[in-house]
Amino acid sequence: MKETIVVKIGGNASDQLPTTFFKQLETWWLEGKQILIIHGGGPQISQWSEKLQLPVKKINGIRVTNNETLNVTKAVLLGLVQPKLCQFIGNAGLPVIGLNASDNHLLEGKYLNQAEYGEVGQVTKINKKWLQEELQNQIGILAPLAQTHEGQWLNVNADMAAATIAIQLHAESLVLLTDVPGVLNSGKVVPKLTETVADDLFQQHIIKSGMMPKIKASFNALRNGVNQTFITNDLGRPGTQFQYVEK
Ligand SMILES: Nc1ncnc2c1ncn2[C@@H]1O[C@H](COP(=O)(O)OP(=O)(O)O)[C@@H](O)[C@H]1O
Ligand SMILES: CC(=O)N[C@@H](CCC(=O)OP(=O)(O)O)C(=O)O
Repeated sequence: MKETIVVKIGGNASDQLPTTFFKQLETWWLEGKQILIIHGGGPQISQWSEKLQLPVKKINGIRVTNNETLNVTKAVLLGLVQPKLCQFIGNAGLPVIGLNASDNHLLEGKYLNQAEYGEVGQVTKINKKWLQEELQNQIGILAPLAQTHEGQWLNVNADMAAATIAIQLHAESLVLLTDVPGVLNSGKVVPKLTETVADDLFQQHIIKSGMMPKIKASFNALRNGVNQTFITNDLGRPGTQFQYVEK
C-alpha cells in the first residue's frame, strides 16, 4: 500500500504558505505518496464570530461552541478557508479535492464534553475505504468537523482531528504546520520532545494555549502507530520532532 502523509495546516499558516510548502507537496506526490491535508481556521472563525458579535471563548485551545458558533465555523471552514487552500494547491499544478464530514459519511464523531464545550466533538470513525480511493488520484483537503451517527455536526479541534485520522489511515507521518518553527523554550526550538519533557514545559507554563492540543495530538498519534510526528512552520524543516518512549 502507498505511504500516507497527513499534514495539518493551522489557520494562521494557511494564509501565508511559503514556496517550500508547494515544492514539498509536489515531491511527495511525484514519489507516489498519498497526501491528506487537514486544515484549521481558528483565527478566521474568531474574526467572523467577533464581526457577528458572538462570544469567542477557548478552554485549553478548544473553542466553546454554541449552535450559532457552529454555523459560523461551518461557513468559514467550508466557505472561505477550504476553497482558498484548494485554489492555492490547484494553482501549484497539483490535483486536489476539498472534503468534509458529510461526504459519504467521511468523519463520524461524538461529543467531547457537551457541558463544558458545547457542540464540540472528536472523530471516532472514518470512511477509510472511500477516502483511500480518493487519495489515489488527488491530494485531499479536509475540514475538521464531524457528524454524529444521528447527523448532528460537531466542531473538532483540527490538531486532534488530524491525529485521529492519521492513526486510522496508518499514516507514516503527521506534520502539524503552524506559525511557529516548533515548540519553543526560551525562544529556541526544542528539536526532540519526549512526553516527560513536554509535561515539564506544561507545568512551567512554557507550553500553553494553541500548543496544547498539538502536543496531545502528536503523542496520541505516536502511541497509536504513526511513525513520526513533527511541529514546524516549514515543510522543508523538521522543527520539533516528538519522541515516544514506551512506559
Ligand atoms: N511553548 C510554545 N512554543 C511555541 N508556541 C507556543 C508555545 N506555547 C504556546 N504557543 C502558541 O501556540 C501557537 C500555535 O497554536 P495556534 O495559534 O492554535 O496555531 P494553529 O492555528 O496553527 O493551530 C503559537 O503561535 C504560540 O502563540
Ligand atoms: C473545537 C475547536 O477548537 N475547533 C477549532 C477548529 C479549527 C481549528 O482547529 O483551527 P486552527 O488549527 O487554526 O486552530 C476552532 O473552532 O477553532
